[in-house]
Amino acid sequence: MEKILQLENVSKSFKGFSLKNISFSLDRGYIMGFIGPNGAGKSTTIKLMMNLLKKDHGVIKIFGLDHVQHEIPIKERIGFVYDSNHFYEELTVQEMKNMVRPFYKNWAEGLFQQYVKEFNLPLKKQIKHLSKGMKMKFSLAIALSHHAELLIMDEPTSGLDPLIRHELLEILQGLMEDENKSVFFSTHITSDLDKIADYITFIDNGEIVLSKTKDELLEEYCIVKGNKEQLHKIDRGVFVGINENHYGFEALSNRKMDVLKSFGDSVLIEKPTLEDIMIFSTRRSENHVSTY
Ligand SMILES: Nc1ncnc2c1ncn2[C@@H]1O[C@H](COP(=O)(O)OP(=O)(O)OP(=O)(O)O)[C@@H](O)[C@H]1O
Repeated sequence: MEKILQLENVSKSFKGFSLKNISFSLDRGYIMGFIGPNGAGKSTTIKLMMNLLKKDHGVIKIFGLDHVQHEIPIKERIGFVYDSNHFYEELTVQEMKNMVRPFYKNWAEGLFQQYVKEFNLPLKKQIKHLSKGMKMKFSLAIALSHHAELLIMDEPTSGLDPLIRHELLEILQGLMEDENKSVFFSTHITSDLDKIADYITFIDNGEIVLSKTKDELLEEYCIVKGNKEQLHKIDRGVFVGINENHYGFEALSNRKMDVLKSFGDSVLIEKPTLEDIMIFSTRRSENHVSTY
C-alpha cells in the first residue's frame, strides 16, 4: 500500500515540552484520527508536517517526498484546515477565494461553486460575519477545491455545535468514497472518530502511545468491571488503568485474550470507547497503571 504520510523518529523540543522521536504512517485512502489530551503535542506535530515549525530531528515524508525539499508541490496536493481563523476578516467569501485561488495550479472553480451551494456559503458576506461553523465550511471548501489528495485538519470540530460536527463528519465520510483521498484529523473529541476513523494514533506528553487500526484497537482492548474481592485476586499487570471505588473496580486492559482466559465470565467484560482508551491510558491520569 502507498504510504501517503510518514513520520520517523521526529523530535522537537521547546522549553518545558518535547516531542520524543515520534513515528507513524498513513496509507492512501484512509482516515487517521490523531487523539490526545490538551497539550499532548498534536498541533506541534501538524505544524512540523506542514513545515510551519522546524523539526530538530527525524524524517517526514508526504506522498513519499521529503516535506521540506518538496514543500511547494506537496502543499498543492494538500488541503489544510485548522481551528483558528486564518482568513482576512474584512474580505468577503468571494474576495478571499479569489485571493487564494492563484496559489493552486489545480484549482477547480466548478468544484468550489458546487461546495458553495452544498454548504450554503454566502459569497458576499464578510468573513468576520460568518459563524464558526460557516468559517469551517469555507475553509473546507477551499481545501477541497484544488483536488487535494490529503486533508490535514487540526481540531476541525473544536467549538462547533453537534449538528455542524455531524455534518462535517458526513462530508468527510462522503469524501472517502474517492479512494485516492486520505484524511489526517486531530481532535480531543474522540466520539467524532468512533464512526469515521480507520486508524487511531494516540499521543500523550509528546510520545506516541499507539498507532493502530480502530478494529485492532477494539479487538485488543476491553473494559473489565468487577467487585473488590475479584480485584485482589487479579494480576494488575493486565491493566493499562484502573478506577477503584467503594464497591469495586473498572479497568482498561490491552490484553483482552488474557483477560478472557483468566477471568472467563466471572467479571463483566465490555467494549471500550476511544474515550475510555484515552482516559485510562493518559499518563497524567490518576488511574493509569502501566508505563509505556
Ligand atoms: N512555539 C512554542 N514555544 C514553546 N512551547 C510551545 C510552542 N508551541 C507549543 N508549545 C507547547 O508544547 C506543548 C504541546 O502543545 P500543542 O499545541 O502541540 O498541544 P495539543 O496536543 O495540540 O493541545 P490542544 O489539544 O490543547 O490544542 C504545550 O505545552 C505548549 O505549551
